Amino acid sequence: MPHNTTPRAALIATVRRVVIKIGSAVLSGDSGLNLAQIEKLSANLWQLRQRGYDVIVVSSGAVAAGKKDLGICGRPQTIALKQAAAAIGQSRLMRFYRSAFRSRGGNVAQILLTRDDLANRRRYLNARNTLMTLLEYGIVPIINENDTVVVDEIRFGDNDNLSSMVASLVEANLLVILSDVDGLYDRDPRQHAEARLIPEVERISADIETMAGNASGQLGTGGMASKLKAAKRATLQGVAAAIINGLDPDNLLRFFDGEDIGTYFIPASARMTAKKHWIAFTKKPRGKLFVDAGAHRALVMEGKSLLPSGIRGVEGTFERGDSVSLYDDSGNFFARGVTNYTLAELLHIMGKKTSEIIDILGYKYADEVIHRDNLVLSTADDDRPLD
Ligand SMILES: Nc1ncnc2c1ncn2[C@@H]1O[C@H](COP(=O)(O)OP(=O)(O)O)[C@@H](O)[C@H]1O
Ligand SMILES: N[C@@H](CCC(=O)OP(=O)(O)O)C(=O)O
Repeated sequence: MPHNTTPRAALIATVRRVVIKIGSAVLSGDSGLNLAQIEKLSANLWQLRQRGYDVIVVSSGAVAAGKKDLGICGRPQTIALKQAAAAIGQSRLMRFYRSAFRSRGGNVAQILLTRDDLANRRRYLNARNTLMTLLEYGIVPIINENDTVVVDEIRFGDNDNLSSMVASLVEANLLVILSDVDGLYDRDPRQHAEARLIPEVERISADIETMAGNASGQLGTGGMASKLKAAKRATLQGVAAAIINGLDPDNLLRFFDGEDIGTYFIPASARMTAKKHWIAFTKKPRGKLFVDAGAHRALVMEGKSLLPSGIRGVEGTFERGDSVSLYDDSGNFFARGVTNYTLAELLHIMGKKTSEIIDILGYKYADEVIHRDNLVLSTADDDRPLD
């Protein structure tokens, strides 16, 4: 363990549970899976497990592993071909992980998820329980999107996104994204030879986001933009994140040994600001807001504020500035926040567009009913911290 006191060294010393996302670009070449690479990565993942970390892997590579059997070089061009390639490749991918772990006395489990699985609270809790049980038994879960069944509405879209949701599902302290690039550069290093690596990011601002552009590599899906989104989602929830180059699998151990490689994203300070802490623990809620699925997703998955259009019902006796509890459309509590509008006002504007507030009330305090800064999400497993 390092004895310096940089933020990353201090964090790594406290990490217990880590989600490690491995991109297709790390696991495969043009002709399919790179078996030597899986072998080396598995050895290092197992070593981290041996050091006492709970290790959860999100691995891409199913499409790359299966496309050869369909006679495809390069990227499969249609969704149907991608799904067929994934159906062939996923079991191959798992076979290689399994034999690499087994040869070292370890074991792995496959978990395939769709976004629906995590949007539905019962399935979310079930997935969580399964993952926790596997970790208890020292087994390394290897997660991928369930590519063969997903349609657009239930896709995570890319595994960067999936890995950030898994990090919050299992309450990890750290999300490590392994890609084919040394970390976040100030511009795309494939296009600009003078691009410079950014070693540490305190806050993922709009300026940082524009560095990522939109393009992905030959093999990957989301590019740097989706990695930044994943890092943002993680750090906002208090989970540290890092992007490092997995083409050299030993980088993983170097990172855990405290070497300053890759880009490190500092988690939002101490999980909660004092204000949010107050909303969560001190201010007594005076009412309840029931929101629809779209609003729930916007608040939980996208870090947005609550607008009137997503509110389906209200209860209680509250004034502007009071704390209210938020419930999803199955009646599950999921957040608490400070409302900009009274109960009487909300009865008029709920379900309506922001642009209609002035017409309905004759005035407007704010576009949002609860601003993001005044909202605290419940933890995944239960409502204890807030209720
Ligand atoms: N600012 C940037 N810094 C680093 N990489 C960038 C940046 N902008 C674009 N990229 C590209 O993003 C690619 C990684 O994303 P992707 O191809 O989706 O990989 P993966 O398979 O690991 O998900 C890199 O190969 C890199 O060329
Ligand atoms: N689920 C897909 C990978 C999707 C994906 O996000 O790929 P990548 O950008 O390489 O992490 C597969 O296993 O091929």
